[in-house]
Amino acid sequence: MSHSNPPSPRRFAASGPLTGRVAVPGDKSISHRSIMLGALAVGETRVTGLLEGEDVFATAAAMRAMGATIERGANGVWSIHGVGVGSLLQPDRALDMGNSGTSTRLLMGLVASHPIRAVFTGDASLSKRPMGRVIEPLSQMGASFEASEGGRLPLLLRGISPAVPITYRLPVASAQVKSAVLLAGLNTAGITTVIEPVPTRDHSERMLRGFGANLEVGEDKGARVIRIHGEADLIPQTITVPGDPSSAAFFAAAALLVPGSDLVIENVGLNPTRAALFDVLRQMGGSIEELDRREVGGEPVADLRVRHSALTGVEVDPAVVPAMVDEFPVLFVAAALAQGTTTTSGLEELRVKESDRITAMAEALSLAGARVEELEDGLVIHGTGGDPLPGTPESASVVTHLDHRIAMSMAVAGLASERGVQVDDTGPIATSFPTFEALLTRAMHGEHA
Ligand SMILES: O=C(O)C1=C[C@@H](OP(=O)(O)O)[C@@H](O)[C@H](O)C1
Ligand SMILES: C=C(OP(=O)(O)O)C(=O)O
Repeated sequence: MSHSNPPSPRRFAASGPLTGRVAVPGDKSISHRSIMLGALAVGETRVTGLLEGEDVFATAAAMRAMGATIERGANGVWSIHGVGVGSLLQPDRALDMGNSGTSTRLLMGLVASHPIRAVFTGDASLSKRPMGRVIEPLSQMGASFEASEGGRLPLLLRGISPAVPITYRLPVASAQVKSAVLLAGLNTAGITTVIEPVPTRDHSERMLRGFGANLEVGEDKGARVIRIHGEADLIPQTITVPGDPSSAAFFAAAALLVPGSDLVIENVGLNPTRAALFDVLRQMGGSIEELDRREVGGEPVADLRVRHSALTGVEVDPAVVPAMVDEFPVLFVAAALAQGTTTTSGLEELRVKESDRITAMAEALSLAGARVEELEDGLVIHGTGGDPLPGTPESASVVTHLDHRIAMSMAVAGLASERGVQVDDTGPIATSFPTFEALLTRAMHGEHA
């Protein structure tokens, strides 16, 4: 995994318009959940379009260690044979979660309501991230934890069966915390309820239902109320994973920023709990056209035709943050080339991702010559009005802090710069988008997917 490899530095530089067609890999959130739920369903689940990235492989390795059989067919279709809800096996070694917060938090939910113990470890980035947010509700359900200082990895989790069904109101807008509690509820007799004051991505709800779980979504005083009836069997599924909007985001931004670009990004998932970036970019004046809107695997999907556009700064409504939480780094890049000022707020959660994405992007963009002010909960960016950024100086590189989204965002900045942008390590890109650099080369040559 990237954390054990030597760094791979690279200079990303302008090289003409992005044209033709690219197809981004499968959605990371849906890929994790396909493996986890498939590993709990007795019988064969087949998954087409699975994201073959390091984060998803960490989930697959952990589910194998707990008894599932997970194989890639020669045709690229993944086959999963699950053990059944309640039948996860005791893993005989630590579960290495690599760089992946989603794997860690969702799997903690699964283990919590099984009578097994598991040690969770991760790379330097993941070991800094807060796990108290899942330890708290899972402890209420009866699981116990020995965590490193501040509720961090490495940690030992002792699951319990039967676990206690709880009603839990999310204190932070987090799909990972919501999903951890719902997954723990899957093997808990009775009804486990999650109250979500601010809606977050709803893939767990959609997919649990798709696998036959008894799950209801209601509303109470403006909050979403999700109730899962535990101890039900899951039914194996055939799943097609749509393309990841969080990966498409880099190509959309690049095509908007690089003069002459006219690029089609195929098969982009547009679940409304995920797709706010494209709305914000349109609000800024970006030409992003949806072609052939359709449904793939129960999710809305379209091909996006993106053309170079003059962008104008906006004040981003903090209400949209959960629906584009991973897309702010690349939005900051777009804002750095817009006309006027872009203001963002309500971004506290960005400080506890793979890196502190507010500070990391403020430093990276400043190094590339952008005008950025850092606030506690966001950035204020004064754009160039469409002129390229100067780029990073000869002797300095952007520090990615083991964060794939910082690396890819600053790669995009490099395409829209005079001198190019030197990125200290492209290795982390493989966690979510291993084909990023190859697709970029393809788009720069105007090839077709
Ligand atoms: O549930 C998921 O698949 C994810 C939820 C989000 O994290 P939070 O729940 O911490 O906001 C997001 O940042 C992450 O990339 C994937
Ligand atoms: C935050 C992210 O992922 P995770 O929490 O799974 O590490 C991300 O992919 O941007």
